[in-house]
Amino acid sequence: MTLPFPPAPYPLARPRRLRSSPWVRRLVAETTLTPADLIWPLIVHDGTEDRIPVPSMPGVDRLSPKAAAEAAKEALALGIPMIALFPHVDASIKDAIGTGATDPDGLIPDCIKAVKDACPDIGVMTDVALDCYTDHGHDGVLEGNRIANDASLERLAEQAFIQAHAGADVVAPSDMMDGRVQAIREALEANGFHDTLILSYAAKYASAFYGPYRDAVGSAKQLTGDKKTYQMDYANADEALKEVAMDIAEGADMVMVKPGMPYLDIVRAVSETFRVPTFAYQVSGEYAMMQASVARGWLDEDRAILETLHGFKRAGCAGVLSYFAPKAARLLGA
Ligand SMILES: NCc1[nH]cc(CCC(=O)O)c1CC(=O)O
Ligand SMILES: [Mg+2]
Repeated sequence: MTLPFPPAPYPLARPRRLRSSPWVRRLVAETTLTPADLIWPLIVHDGTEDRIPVPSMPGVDRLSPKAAAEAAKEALALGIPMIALFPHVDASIKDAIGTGATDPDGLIPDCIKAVKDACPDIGVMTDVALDCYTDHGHDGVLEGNRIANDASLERLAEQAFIQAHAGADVVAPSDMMDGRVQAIREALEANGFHDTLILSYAAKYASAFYGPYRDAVGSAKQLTGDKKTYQMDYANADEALKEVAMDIAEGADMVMVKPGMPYLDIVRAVSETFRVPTFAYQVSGEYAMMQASVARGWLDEDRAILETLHGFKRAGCAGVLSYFAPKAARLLGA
């Protein structure tokens, strides 16, 4: 920030005046956090149990479609506008091309329908990527040892179409193949889904912080190698702007930066440069890291949740995906 004039010197300026009581702090707060800023990611599964705890994400369970519908009702009551669905499917249905991702009667279509039946007024977002359905754990299809970009696009576009057809409001490609937003937009337009929103994981970095999620969706066991040939290098910031520009040009309505807390500089740059709704994902590893400290009594959970989520708003986010969403909404007085 460049100041239009130099600040008055002490004692003319005493910044503490504006902090001297709760009412004045509230009055001059530059940003706000409300339940409307939150997207709640739900891990869903195709097993028989309603809920199965995820060990590396204390407080997060894998949910049956029925339990996901209950969670959606809870979200609506808390003022959370949208949930995001992520699948854990049985290993027996995983194969090289992620056939399960395009099954119109698969887990995610089932969940979308269960949620929409129970709760028509909540936004439903779905993840477009093959990793939860492939026996190698990658987001695209392989040609030899390489993740084949263009062959993956067809699979991803079909997956997005299946999701939109089942009732998804927002499809969110998290795969980082080049050109996937365009491929998805074309497939949606060609099939009459003119109003389906695309929230692109435009600047998604290859990150250690996805570890607990890969446990949660059961892709950790599968994954061979790493995702560095498609997810971004954390050394790069300019490249994020190029990725975002391309995705907007290809038809993304909203963009995302992921992970969250270590990437607030990227959020700031993206939101300032493009002025489109920009989201960030406070991912599983960030959640796990905070919960581990809370469990040891090293962090005050409520304060840490609100402070970290508020940081995303300050950085320029329109909203945040967080596993803390329902807890945060309650803390915000919903
Ligand atoms: N396309 C997969 C996907 N979608 C969301 C997450 C991570 C979410 C989290 O860590 O909470 C990932 C992980 C990955 O790329 O391996
Ligand atoms: Mg891209």
